[in-house]
Amino acid sequence: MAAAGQDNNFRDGKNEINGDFSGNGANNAGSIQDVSLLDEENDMEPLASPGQSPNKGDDKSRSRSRKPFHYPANRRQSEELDSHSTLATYNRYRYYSRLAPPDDHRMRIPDHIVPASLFYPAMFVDRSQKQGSLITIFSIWNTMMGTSLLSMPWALGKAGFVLGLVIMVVMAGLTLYTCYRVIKSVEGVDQEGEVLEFSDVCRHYLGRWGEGCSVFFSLSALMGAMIVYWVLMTNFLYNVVSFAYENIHASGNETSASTEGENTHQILYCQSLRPPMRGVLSYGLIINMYFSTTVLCPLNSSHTPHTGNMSGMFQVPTPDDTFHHVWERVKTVPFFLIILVFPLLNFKSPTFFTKFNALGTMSVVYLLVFVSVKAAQWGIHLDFSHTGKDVDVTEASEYFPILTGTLALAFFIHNAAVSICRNQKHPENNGRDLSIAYVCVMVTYVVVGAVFYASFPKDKSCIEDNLLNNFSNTDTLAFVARVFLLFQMWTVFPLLFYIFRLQFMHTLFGTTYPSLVHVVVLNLLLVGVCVIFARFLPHIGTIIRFSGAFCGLAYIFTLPCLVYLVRLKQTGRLTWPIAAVHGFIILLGLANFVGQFFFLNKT
Ligand SMILES: N[C@@H](Cc1ccc(O)cc1)C(=O)O
Repeated sequence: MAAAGQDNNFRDGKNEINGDFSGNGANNAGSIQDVSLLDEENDMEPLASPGQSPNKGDDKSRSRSRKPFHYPANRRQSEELDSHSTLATYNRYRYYSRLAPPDDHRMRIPDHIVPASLFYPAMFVDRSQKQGSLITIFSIWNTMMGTSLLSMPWALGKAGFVLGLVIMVVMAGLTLYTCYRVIKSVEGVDQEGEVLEFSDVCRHYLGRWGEGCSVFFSLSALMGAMIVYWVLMTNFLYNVVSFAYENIHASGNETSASTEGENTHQILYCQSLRPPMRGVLSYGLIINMYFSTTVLCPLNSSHTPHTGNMSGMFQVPTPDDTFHHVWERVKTVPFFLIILVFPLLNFKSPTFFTKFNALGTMSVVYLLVFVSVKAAQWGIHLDFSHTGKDVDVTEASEYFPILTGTLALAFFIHNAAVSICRNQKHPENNGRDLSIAYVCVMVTYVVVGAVFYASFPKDKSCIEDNLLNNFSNTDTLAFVARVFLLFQMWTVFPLLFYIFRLQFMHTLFGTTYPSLVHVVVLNLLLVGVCVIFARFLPHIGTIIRFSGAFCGLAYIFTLPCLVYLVRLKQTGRLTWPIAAVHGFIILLGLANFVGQFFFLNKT
């Protein structure tokens, strides 16, 4: 699931770079899950594969004429030349070429993407490599599902159960509408066979500042995603290693589990028994832990918001306890993570990691199963009558901007939508397919958010901004989720850095790999920011809602509406009601952003 992605496209006459989130076929961008996308075109490097002679023209014509194999010169020509398959293949070629290190002349379309039917049943993908509606819908769903999934029950709870559900539907509708505007906006710009991104559209209608804005906010979304990833990876790494340590430690002491929470008494009780009773009861305890229904309420324990310390999950360090001093959730683990991640960030091309894209879908499915199993174990705990018979429900709360901020990121796909829909077999269905995908995403969020919230058996305010924090490490399902997500995020992280580097370096230096030193310095800076957050503000809910509201203000609410209004004005079709409605949408985005600051201490 996600991370934020990018679509950016800078051109300065000679150079061109695209961050292309292709939802096509095997690729999906963004999510907690996965990032694919990325395309880079470096004018210094020919796209031609071996055997093709590079264009020998001057620099200017070279940048335009440096087209790979059969790329058509203009749109009309492209139609004449069996345009569908040509352009589709070109898009794929270009996309993968950009994943190559700038000096890798041997880059060619990897085998695994050529026959798309290897990945998708033939009925979904036609011979011209265009994607059917099912693939488009799935790609949008898969790309959009991100880390915000883990925060959904928490965010829903902040708004109140009833109001929260209403807001989820309204935000889905609103973001769907503006995303639709993004896709439609490309149609108004005809650039002779160019592969356009929304940033190009912004430049076309709003000028350089429009393009700059879209690039900046796209990069910001990416930065936010990287921070969330670091916080989550820290969390998972801490829990997994601690669990391993506690288990080894505990088995040395003839206990079979951590000395934590409700299990502590049972473990001590088991230890006090003589065999064979001890064996029988210990076995029962292990079974109990596998199907644990134990729920943590970190807020009610010694949890302190500023450290994000889930001390209820493990032993509190004693003065001679070296492990717990060295291995601390927020004080040391964010730094240990550098050892695990940093070496992977400096590769020229991280294409290898795109092979793990499928893990993204699996992680969403696993979380859905996880929440369903827990809900089935817990049953429904909702007391609307406030009589104290069951767990009290808040129907509506003034903290609802926390949910709207979170949803702004959750429904954020606007910087990838154009790429995903580009290869639609029937572009006229884009609106319908986008709507279906948004409904699917909304249903997924509602299932995770509402089901988890409704079944949560303790005080609803205990729900954590990372729902896995409500489970101890002795909970097998939660443990598996942590290990799985840790690995999956670890494979996505280098891709996020890569996209950021492409766009950032190209903007500053005109090349995407100025030198190893440049790359290492940029990576150090980015990792530094991530570590600072993981150390001092390790709350994914806060990071998600702020980055969602900030980037959403530009990318969801403002730019699509502005572009639309300018387009209507240019064609003489702008009316006051249309201007008022779209102006109102922009105001909503502004209110959403400002609203985040009213609840700074709400984690
Ligand atoms: N929507 C994703 C984040 C994301 C942002 C932009 C994208 O293009 C893709 C994914 C989330 O919920 O975390």
